Formats: sequence, structure tokens, C-alpha cells
Amino acid sequence: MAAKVYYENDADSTLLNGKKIAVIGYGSQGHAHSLNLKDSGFDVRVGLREGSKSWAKATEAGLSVKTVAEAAKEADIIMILINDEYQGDVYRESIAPYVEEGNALVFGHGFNIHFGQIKAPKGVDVFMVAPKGPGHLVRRTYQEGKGVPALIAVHQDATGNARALALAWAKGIGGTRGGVLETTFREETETDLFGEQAVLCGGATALVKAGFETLVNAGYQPEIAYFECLHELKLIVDLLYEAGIAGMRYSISDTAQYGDMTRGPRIVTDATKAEMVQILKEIQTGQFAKEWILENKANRPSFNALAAIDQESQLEAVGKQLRGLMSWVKKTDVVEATE
Ligand SMILES: NC(=O)C1=CN([C@@H]2O[C@H](COP(=O)(O)OP(=O)(O)OC[C@H]3O[C@@H](n4cnc5c(N)ncnc54)[C@H](OP(=O)(O)O)[C@@H]3O)[C@@H](O)[C@H]2O)C=CC1
Ligand SMILES: CC(=O)[C@](C)(O)C(=O)O
Ligand SMILES: [Mg+2]
Ligand SMILES: [Mg+2]
Repeated sequence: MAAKVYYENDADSTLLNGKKIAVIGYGSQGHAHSLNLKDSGFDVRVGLREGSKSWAKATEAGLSVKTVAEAAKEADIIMILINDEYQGDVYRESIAPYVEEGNALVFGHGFNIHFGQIKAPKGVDVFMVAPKGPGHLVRRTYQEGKGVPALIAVHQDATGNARALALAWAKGIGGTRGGVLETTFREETETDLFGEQAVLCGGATALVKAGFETLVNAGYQPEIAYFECLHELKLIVDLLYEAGIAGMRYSISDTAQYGDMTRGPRIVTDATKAEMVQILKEIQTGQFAKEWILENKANRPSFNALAAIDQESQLEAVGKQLRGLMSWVKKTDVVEATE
């Protein structure tokens, strides 16, 4: 294997002993990093804006909560886990004034450093620990004794310790249980954006919606279309995750495998692949970043409209109903927050 993968024994998390850690933000990633690090025995405080809806939640979870400025002021290591699109403003206003020489600034995604929205001062370590999975699973898997794999990268190594600290952090959140790979801010940012746009989120939801609509428009029952195109996808993806494409194909029928091999390439065609290359180019040139930054400056007109269209769709209505009838689909923290 070409890439070196770091596991538990390759990381020394005692480097975090005695360090004052601030996790800024308590959303998907923020709650996972702060709770996992606290459970790993480290000194964590959470930084939130005044009036934050997460203040009570983090306090109830046993964390010390302060304003962003207070948390940044007293911390040696500051992990910024607020929305990418707001990080620049919050950093300049409430973090930058308190960053001292020898401190570390840490990110869960490279967007702001790579696209130049945050310029860190000299004399501080700047590194990244980016779990390759949703924050709620970073927390859930840690509690189960497992971990979500993570990427680390060093942008600025002022103390000579940046890489070791990144590995220590990755271990503290459970990342080294899954495996940690080293990358650069550029590589992480571009591949992460590409993955979520073309495959994991954009590609997957577009595929599910198109399949569902094709069946429903042809007169089939929406409930059956939902089971076929969304619910069962998880079962198939579980097999892909466990045993790769061959493992998934081992479990499905030969009829399904023949259809998979002959029809799949008619869905993801050369035109689709050319569009993927185009999407990657828009990421690499900063066009996507600029579009997203401007979208936020304009108060998210497209984001809000597109989200509303999907929320009102038949697919979501049918899904909500059917999931409610499946007793084994647990009411997780994500379900409670969204239904
Ligand atoms: N979601 C994920 O699983 C992954 C995310 N990442 C990266 O992690 C980072 C965080 O993303 P994610 O966890 O999704 O974010 P969320 O949207 O889930 O949470 C954002 C948090 O930031 C806080 N926040 C937002 N604006 C401000 C502000 N102006 N001042 C202070 N706090 C603010 C929110 O506060 P409040 O609680 O008050 O609303 C909330 O606690 C991003 O860099 C993202 O790219 C990386 C890998 C996966
Ligand atoms: C969950 C994750 O890895 C993402 C999709 O990159 C993100 O939430 O930004
Ligand atoms: Mg990602
Ligand atoms: Mg991402």
C-alpha cells in the first residue's frame, strides 16, 4: 500500500495532557470532538456565541461552555468547528485577537485556509484533523469503541510539534481506531468538496430522487418506490462498506449483478463523467468557493429555495411516514433534530 496509515500505536495522545483545548462550535463535528476528547480525559471547553441554542446542550453534556472569545483566550489549542462560511468573520472578530505564539489553530476541513479566508499569524501551529464521516457518527462510533477514519494535515509548523499534535487529536477523537492518513490542506479541501458534491451527497441524493420519480411517474406505488430507491440503498451500501463491490455482488442475485454490470454504466455515462471533471475544475479554480461565499453574503437565496423544494417533495413525505412505521429504525439524535 502506498499511503501510510496511522493507528493507535502511532499516536501519542499524552501530548494533549495539560493543554487547554477550545472547541469552537457545538454542531455536528463540534459536539463529537469536544465530547470524545473529554471522554478521552482532556481539558475541553466549548466556545459558543451568546444566546446559542447549543449552550444548554453542551452544558448538560458536562462541558464547560464560554463565549468564543473567552474560550479562545484561555486555550492553547483552538479547534474551529463552526460553519465554513462563517469562520472567517468569527475568526477575525473573536479568535484572532487572542491567538498567542505557540498556540495551535486547528480545522476540521481545509476550506478557509486553502481558499485564503483565514490568514493565521506566524508563530502558531496550523493543522487539520478531518474525520471522513458525519459528526454524529464520529460520536456514535467512539462510544461503541470504534472510530471514523480521519485525515491530518499541517499547514504551518511553528513549534515543531504540529504533526504529532494532529495525530494526538485524531487519537483523542477515535480517528486512529479507524485509520489516519496524512494529506495537505489543498488535497483534503478539493477531494472533500468533490466527494460530497459528486458522490456522497449530491450524487447519491440525485440518484435516489431520479429513481423514485421514474417509478412514481410510471404509476408504481410511491411506498414501493421509496423502499426500492432509498431504504434499500443503505442495505446495499452496508455491504459495499463491509466487503467492497465484490462482497456486495456476492450477496445479491446473479440477476441483480448482471443488471448492475450492464445497466450501471448507462446511468453514469461518459457525459456524467465529463460533468464530474467540470465540477472538480470549479472546485480547483475556487469558482465553487466564491459562489458559496457570495451566496452567504446574499443570505442564501438559492440554498433556502432548493432546500424547501426537497423538503416538500413526495419522496420525503412518504419516507417520513414509512420510517415512522419501522420500529427498528431508531429515533436517533439526527431523527429527533429533523422530524
Ligand atoms: N458535518 C460534518 O460531519 C463534517 C463537517 N466538517 C467540517 O466541520 C466544520 C463544522 O461543520 P458542522 O459540524 O457541519 O457545522 P454545524 O452547522 O453542524 O454546526 C455549526 C456550529 O457553529 C456554530 N456557529 C455558527 N455560526 C457561528 C457564529 N457566528 N459564532 C459562533 N458560533 C457559530 C453553531 O452555533 P449554534 O449552535 O449556536 O447554532 C454550531 O454550533 C466545518 O468546517 C465542516 O466543513 C468536516 C467533516 C464532516
Ligand atoms: C460528512 C462530510 O464528510 C462532509 C460531507 O464532507 C461534510 O459534512 O462537509
Ligand atoms: Mg467529508
Ligand atoms: Mg465536507
